[in-house]
Amino acid sequence: MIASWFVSDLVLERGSDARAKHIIQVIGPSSETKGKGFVEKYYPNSAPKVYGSYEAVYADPDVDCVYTATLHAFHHKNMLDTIAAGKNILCEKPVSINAREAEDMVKAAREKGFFLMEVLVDFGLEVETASLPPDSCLKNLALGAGALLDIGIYSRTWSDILLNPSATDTPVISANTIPAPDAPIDLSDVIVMSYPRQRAQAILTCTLKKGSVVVYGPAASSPSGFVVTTKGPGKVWKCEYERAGGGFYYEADEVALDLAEGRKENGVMRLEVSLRMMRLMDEVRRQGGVVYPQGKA
Ligand SMILES: NC(=O)C1=CN([C@@H]2O[C@H](COP(=O)(O)OP(=O)(O)OC[C@H]3O[C@@H](n4cnc5c(N)ncnc54)[C@H](OP(=O)(O)O)[C@@H]3O)[C@@H](O)[C@H]2O)C=CC1
Ligand SMILES: O=C1OC[C@@H](O)[C@H](O)[C@H]1O
Repeated sequence: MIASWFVSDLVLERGSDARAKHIIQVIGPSSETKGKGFVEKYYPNSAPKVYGSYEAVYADPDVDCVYTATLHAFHHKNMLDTIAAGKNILCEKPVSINAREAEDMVKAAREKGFFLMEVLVDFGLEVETASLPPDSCLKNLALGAGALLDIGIYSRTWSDILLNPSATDTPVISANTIPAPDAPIDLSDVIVMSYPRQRAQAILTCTLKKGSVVVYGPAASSPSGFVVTTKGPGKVWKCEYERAGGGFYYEADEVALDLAEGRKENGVMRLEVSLRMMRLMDEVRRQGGVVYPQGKA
């Protein structure tokens, strides 16, 4: 799903404010038929090379950077294979299932000198788990299902970047998890992240069932408006504006500029941020009692 939105955004006609031009050299899902169908639907009138395996993408000398949008249960293997093959990576959130996997990936990228960045662009989705089949990636534990990894990562990451920009403080976390009635996953989490030194706290919620927005629009990365509300009657400010696309080009721009300037990490979405988030989410799940198969070894 998300890969199609990413590609649609990259091929948008953009104005003079575009900071980079992106070329989709190859498309490489798990089968060539799937790849051809994808190009026909989302990248028509173009002729990228289409492969029928991830390995073929990694091996292509024309590829500078691999965008990976497999389910997060597969990111660990996919990233390690990509790095071993000598490619840079832009990876969909969450970077992995847990901090141990994220540490492996960051270690491999750093040791081999490749760029790795996790991407967070949020599109809302309301899910009723009862209506999903047991093998759905939003319900199946082995596929990394659960509210925290699916949607909770956004508010967690944004508030940590905002309240702890130098990433020097480890927040004190207290969390509460409501399990889904029909699957061993977290349906809803409420998390308080306290930064005692900063005297700041973020109170965050995530749920597969319902959510609330303050910034609104087609995507958090390209909001069409926002409402600012402060305490007291009548203290509401509303602002609306227009912008093309879903904002995916911002992540691609970052990668292109970083690569062009020889950086191995992005300055905002640092690998340390991805690692911190995986560790924080491990702790939240430890408190909430959700254990993925990858965490049992
Ligand atoms: N940034 C954002 O806003 C969003 C990010 N995401 C993240 O992106 C990732 C992909 O999400 P989404 O696009 O919804 O996922 P999809 O369900 O569309 O699956 C993506 C790809 O993962 C592979 N895959 C799916 N199911 C299986 C399976 N059972 N076994 C092996 N491979 C499988 C397939 O790859 P192939 O085609 O090669 O066979 C599939 O095309 C997730 O990690 C998710 O958290 C998701 C939505 C929004
Ligand atoms: O990352 C995501 O963002 C929005 C949700 O709708 C989606 O399920 C999730 O994977």
